[in-house]
Amino acid sequence: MAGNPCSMKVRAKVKIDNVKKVFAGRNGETVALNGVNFNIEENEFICVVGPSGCGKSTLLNIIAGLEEPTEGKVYVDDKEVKGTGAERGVVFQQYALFPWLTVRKNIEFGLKLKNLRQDEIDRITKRYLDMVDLKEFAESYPKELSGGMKQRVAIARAYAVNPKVLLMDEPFGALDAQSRTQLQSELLKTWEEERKTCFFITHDVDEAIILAQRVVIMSARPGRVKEVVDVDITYPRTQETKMTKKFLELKRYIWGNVYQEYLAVRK
Ligand SMILES: Nc1ncnc2c1ncn2[C@@H]1O[C@H](COP(=O)(O)OP(=O)(O)OP(=O)(O)O)[C@@H](O)[C@H]1O
Repeated sequence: MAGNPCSMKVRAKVKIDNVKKVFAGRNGETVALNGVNFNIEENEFICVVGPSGCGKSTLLNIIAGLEEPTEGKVYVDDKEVKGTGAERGVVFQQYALFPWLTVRKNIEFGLKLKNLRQDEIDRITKRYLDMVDLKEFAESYPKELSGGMKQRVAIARAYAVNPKVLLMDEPFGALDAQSRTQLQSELLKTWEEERKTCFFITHDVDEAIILAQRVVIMSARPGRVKEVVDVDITYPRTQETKMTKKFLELKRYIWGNVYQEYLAVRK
């Protein structure tokens, strides 16, 4: 499964160097991650799959700077990650919108923190409202939106501040199948246009293959990288891509691999 013509190996944007994470809890220590090593190339879309509890969110939180590694380091553009930073945008499964702000104001929020001029803020906000097809809901409040629409606002908000790296923790995990498929298509289209460096966690192998240039399979806890699979399917990709022979071969391979880890957890 090597030799991917899609992954333009420019340079490592994110370096994960021998990361270990141990949590101290009431029932003793939990080694969530141990010896995690890999690079995310600039402009690359990486999806991470693995059994529940293998440390996917912990790894994302460490890259985001929300958690510190017990051992090892993470670098973005060769600079060690120490805490959160505007160059890393995060989208979580729960929408995390400000309920008291309209859709427009939610998207504007991060732009205002950057002290941009109002006409610049208006231009960027319009662009990302268009991108997620929510122009008509610009003055609505989050409680007036469906789950899928809220997640589109969260994605627009993350994109608007133009982070170098977008970290997404099961962003479509709480959505129904139809909204999920629609958002995958929107995210694909956006990535094909802007090629932002993306690190995307999912439980859904189909979702991982349709989006990613490389799929990282993590082993059962303590999580480490079990295998990195190149998805040698050219872009643009559509939902029809999921019916192709190549896609189904990859799905069988990755799913079988993840299932072995799932069985290891249950032993
Ligand atoms: N703050 C914490 N304190 C103690 N243990 C934690 C903490 N955060 C995570 N863990 C433990 O670390 C391990 C990895 O958790 P993590 O949430 O990263 O896994 P995951 O692969 O994202 O799981 P899932 O797919 O179910 O979301 C789990 O055993 C979890 O209980």
